[in-house]
Amino acid sequence: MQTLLNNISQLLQVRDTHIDKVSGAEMAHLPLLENAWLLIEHGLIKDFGLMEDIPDFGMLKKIDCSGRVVLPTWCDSHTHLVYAGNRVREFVDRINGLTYEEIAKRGGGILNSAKILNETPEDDIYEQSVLRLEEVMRQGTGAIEIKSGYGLTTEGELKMLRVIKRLKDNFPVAIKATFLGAHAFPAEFKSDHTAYIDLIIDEMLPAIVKENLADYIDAFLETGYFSVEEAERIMSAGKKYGLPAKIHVNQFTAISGIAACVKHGALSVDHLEIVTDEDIEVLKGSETMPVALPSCSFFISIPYTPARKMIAAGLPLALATDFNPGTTPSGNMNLVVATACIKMKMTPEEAINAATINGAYAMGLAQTHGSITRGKTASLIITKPISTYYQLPYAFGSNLIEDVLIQGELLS
Ligand SMILES: N=CN[C@@H](CCC(=O)O)C(=O)O
Ligand SMILES: [Zn+2]
Repeated sequence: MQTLLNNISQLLQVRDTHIDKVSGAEMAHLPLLENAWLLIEHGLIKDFGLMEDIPDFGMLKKIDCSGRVVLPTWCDSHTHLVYAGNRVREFVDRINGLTYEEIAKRGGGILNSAKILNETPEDDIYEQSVLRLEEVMRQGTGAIEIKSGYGLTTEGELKMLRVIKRLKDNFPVAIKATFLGAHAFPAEFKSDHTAYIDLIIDEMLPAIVKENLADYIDAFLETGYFSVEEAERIMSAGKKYGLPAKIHVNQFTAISGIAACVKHGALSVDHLEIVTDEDIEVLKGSETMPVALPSCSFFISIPYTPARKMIAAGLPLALATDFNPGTTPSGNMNLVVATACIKMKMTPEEAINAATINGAYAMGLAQTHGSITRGKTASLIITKPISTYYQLPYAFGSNLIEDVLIQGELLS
């Protein structure tokens, strides 16, 4: 029932009180203990301190963390981990010069994944998704949000959300489910957007809520996808059913979508590759978490979220993977943290804050995840022997994780 981690060279993200997020200049501060111990009891963080003051715990299971860094598991607040098949052909098409938008116009992109998903049995989708979830757990993810959005039919969306529910029931990681029926307009609704949004609101949402399958609602608010007004209808409908919004916005264009999300009390606004001064102004003082997805920028060669400008304006920032078959076929949060440091010029402290406590906030899990705090879930990363946590983003292609504990249990 009790496990002691001792001789920890650096214990990161140690917070005495339950803070829910860090913003602006606070993001540069990553509280840590050197030469520390941490006690786990019943899957929770019971206590921690310095080795020089360690109480006599007597006989209990011990893990020697000499030379190792221990930190909370990554909190990946934006993924599309449940999908069927892959889009490797579009990857090669992009290498040969087509853009994401051009591929989508030819019927590829999201509609391509929707076609495959609707043709694939639920059990197959589950098995494919299990492999991805197991992989990201080994890569240190202990809490994750997963979206629907490749069904685009009532049955397809329910199928995806049921798969997410099965993952929740069968795995110890914390999972939040987001309904993303408003991901793209199916071909048959291309010239009748209102009819598709009516279908989402009048048929999909009630069915999803009846089975209690979603925690949040999402829409792809973007030129050529869902307009500000259309996304506002979705957010309002979600609110009626008690589903706060987490919105894809400002990936390619800035069309005042962020202001609409803040007005609707969105929990997060995600992507933000294109950010205007007006967008930054509306986020100031709001409770909405901006979420950057740098491995998406990397994979499809679009701009990176202007982290320095946003942090200088006092905003918080979270980092997530966007794991999906089209724009980011990777759920590796270590790579996200490294890319944020290398390409967005976030410091390691800022990037780790963004990938832990702020990520937890962006999926409503800040009370239980994202920091080393007494009473929080003992989901922890133990690194291989390293000299400092700076090595995590520095050695961007190496796997520096030795062990992962989820709710106090070592992954096998
Ligand atoms: N941009 C919208 N949705 C996904 C990509 C979906 C896809 O291409 O399959 C994203 O977040 O990047
Ligand atoms: Zn996404």
